[in-house]
Amino acid sequence: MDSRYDIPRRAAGGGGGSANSSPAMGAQSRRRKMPPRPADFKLQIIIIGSRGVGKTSIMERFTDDTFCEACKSTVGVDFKIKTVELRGKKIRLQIWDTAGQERFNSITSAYYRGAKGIVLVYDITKQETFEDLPKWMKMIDKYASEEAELLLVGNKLDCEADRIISRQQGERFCSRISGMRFCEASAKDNFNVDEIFLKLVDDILSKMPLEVSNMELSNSILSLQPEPDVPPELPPPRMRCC
Ligand SMILES: Nc1nc2c(ncn2[C@@H]2O[C@H](COP(=O)(O)OP(=O)(O)OP(=O)(O)O)[C@@H](O)[C@H]2O)c(=O)[nH]1
Repeated sequence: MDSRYDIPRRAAGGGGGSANSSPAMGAQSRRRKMPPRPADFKLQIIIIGSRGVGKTSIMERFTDDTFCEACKSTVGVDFKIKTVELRGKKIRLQIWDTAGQERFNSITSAYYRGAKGIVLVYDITKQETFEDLPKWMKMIDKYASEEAELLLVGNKLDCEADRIISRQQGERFCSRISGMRFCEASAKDNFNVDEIFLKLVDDILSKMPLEVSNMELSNSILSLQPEPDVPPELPPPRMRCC
């Protein structure tokens, strides 16, 4: 884990003594009963890209730290919630994972509008997923807010031996789109996955009229927290097919 991330740990029990007899432990158990601080912001992020590029895998790596070798294709849309802390602000991310198959475009396009951040993914080992990028850009132009932050991700970096799309090709495509960022990642190896979301959120925050907007990311502490089971605001059924 990158040193910029500060994962809150349970307080160490050390020093012996019973929980009842220690004033310090008493304070800790009182703290545990306090309700969690509500989020300062709620942001929606959507993940798009062609079939099989690893959209679901990127989302699940980020939200649950899991990876599925034989995932089923997403039907329509799916979502996960995760709360992150960035620059002292608590941000509740609603992450929408969309189906890559074209036949679902009429469903998935409805989710572009509310997204403050868009992650467009291709597979570095599959030429066609890179060639599809202009098609996805047209979807963004048509359905997304002009204010949405864009991030292009070349996924499956662990498959370097099978690479077809060079990093330079990805960077070149990205440089033609105003404001779009680029990175390569591996959901399988958990490489650059947290960075995708945190950098996107940071870019979104930096455009908000907040006191946080003037702070430097490099000087901030980023922390990730597992999200408790809170029902999301827009709950579509999770549907998967073979
Ligand atoms: N080697 C490798 N395989 C990956 C990676 N990410 C995803 N995969 C695999 O690629 C396949 C497709 O992954 P998904 O996450 O389902 O892809 P998707 O983009 O959500 O696919 P659709 O739902 O069909 O649009 C699965 O077999 C994953 O295990 C990665 O970083 N490296």
